[in-house]
Amino acid sequence: MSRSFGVDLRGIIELLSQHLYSSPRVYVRELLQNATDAITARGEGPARIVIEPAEQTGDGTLRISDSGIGLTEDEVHTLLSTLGRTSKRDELGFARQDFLGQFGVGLLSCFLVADEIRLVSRSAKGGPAVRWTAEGNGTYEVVADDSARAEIGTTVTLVPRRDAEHWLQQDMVTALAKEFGELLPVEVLVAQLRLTQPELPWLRRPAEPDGDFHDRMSTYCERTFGFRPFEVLPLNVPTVGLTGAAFVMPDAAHPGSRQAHRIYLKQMLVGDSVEGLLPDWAYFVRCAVNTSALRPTASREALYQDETLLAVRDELGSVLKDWLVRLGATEPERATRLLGEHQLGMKSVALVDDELLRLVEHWLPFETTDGHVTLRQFRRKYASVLYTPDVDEFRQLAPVAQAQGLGLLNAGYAYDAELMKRLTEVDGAAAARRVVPGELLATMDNADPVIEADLKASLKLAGAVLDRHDCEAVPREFDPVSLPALLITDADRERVRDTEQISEQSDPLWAQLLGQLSGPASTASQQLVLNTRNPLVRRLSELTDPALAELTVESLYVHALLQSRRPMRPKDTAALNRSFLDLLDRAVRR
Ligand SMILES: Nc1ncnc2c1ncn2[C@@H]1O[C@H](COP(=O)(O)OP(=O)(O)OP(=O)(O)O)[C@@H](O)[C@H]1O
Repeated sequence: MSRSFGVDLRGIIELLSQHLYSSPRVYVRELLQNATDAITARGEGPARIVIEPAEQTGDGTLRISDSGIGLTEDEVHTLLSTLGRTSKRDELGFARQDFLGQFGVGLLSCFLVADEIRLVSRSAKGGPAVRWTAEGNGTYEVVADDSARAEIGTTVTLVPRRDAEHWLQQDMVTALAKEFGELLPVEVLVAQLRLTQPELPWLRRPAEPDGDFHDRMSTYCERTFGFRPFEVLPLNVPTVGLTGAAFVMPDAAHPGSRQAHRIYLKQMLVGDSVEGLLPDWAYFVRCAVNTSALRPTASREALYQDETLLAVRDELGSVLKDWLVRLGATEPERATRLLGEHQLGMKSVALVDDELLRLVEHWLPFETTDGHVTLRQFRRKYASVLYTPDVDEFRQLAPVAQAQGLGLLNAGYAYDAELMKRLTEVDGAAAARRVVPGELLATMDNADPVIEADLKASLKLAGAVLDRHDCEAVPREFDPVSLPALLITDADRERVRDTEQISEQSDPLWAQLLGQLSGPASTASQQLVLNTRNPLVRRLSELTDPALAELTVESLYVHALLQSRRPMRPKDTAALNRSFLDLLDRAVRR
């Protein structure tokens, strides 16, 4: 024999109060929702809900009356007295489009604040008026009483629990009814005061000028979210009956911060910190929307993550993206200001969100040898992005790279180097490549053999000065002429890596060139590339005085080291002092 589950009402109420709803405050929403649904179901007559808080009733109870369809005695038995039973679902189990309720448990939330719920109703379908009284212990009574109520509709009375009296008082009820029900399409009165407003705040009024609309929206945003928006974007997705506005935050928000959107379902507030309406990358935007087709979770405090929500999220994401791209094109100054605030966050999210990666590529400026340009512009010019992951290295290499016609990007700021790696994961290994300093050597011309020979002679004259710094000299001709020497560190290790990397990624000629550079003869960890076009270096090649040659070579080394902005070791500082003071001494002696 099959049997039905028994239900312990007290256990269910505890479950609801402690686990389904986040606070007893939702009882006002559930009552408003039932009353609104009843008015919708009736479809005629006055659309009005009257709430009398404890101060009005005078006996500590709260009364809420509606002009809705009402309930017959039979309906009271089947709908009100059976948990999970609802009049708002069709046989397929889907919530009927027009109603707010769908689970058949909402009325129970009244037990969070009440010991007893009394309902008096007269149905539009006819029959006598009916009284239903339910206790928190799980018992109820139904009595047909035609004198209980003359008009069609329903009145619910809540008798407060001990210590829950304040939930039924005027200030509290007014605040809650306004918060949840302000935009409902019916008239809601609390203590005779009308709380509902006739229009959705983000809809443009007839013939309202742009400026007025924008001001009104900014004020709304400030009141609702606590900031004056950088931009207000109207939202409209007719397929899910969604209207609303997106507000772009003017100041940096943390990318990990929770999205907090204000969402209304059929004009009833779901919550003011609902997540999931926008893609993760849009963490710096807050929305206020009303929709008729998204589904709430049973607690009605969040949105159900279904395919409709995903589609809406995509659609709203593209609205924002289009705006971002438009802003970059039409108002670059404003775009830069916005970026200044949000670019760190955008970059961090772009590492895990390919859509945002494209946006970042499209219009975030990067420091490059071509000035501040977007990655897209840079990639258009140089098929592969050559970058350095270190700001100092960029400063050192940029003038040389620029003079050789090599495009170099500074990926030394937060997230930039990781973004370059992500780019190679998404677009293939050739999309971006870390520059190896030796690569620049390969782009430089060999020195004039005569000058090179003279220079080598002077270097010999200078003795072991470069050996002391574990450095070897490499004469080359390169631009800019004003730069006498370039220091390339860790040459040995770099060279081996250079050769491997470049033979994998570049044309064979370069690989061959680098192969020559990394010959077995060089063992020093640094290379001082001397620019034989530079007048000082040329003069060095003419020196005959060993002391002066030594001083000049050491000074060139120290200057190149300073240029490279690498940390100075004690022996470097000693060399700096020595060469500076010796030069001074010579200058003064003359
Ligand atoms: N004021 C009212 N007027 C007419 N019928 C009502 C009223 N309040 C409740 N009912 C009836 O009682 C049923 C159960 O209400 P309850 O609030 O528990 O669930 P629901 O509104 O159907 O769904 P949800 O749990 O999503 O709120 C409703 O489906 C409705 O038929």
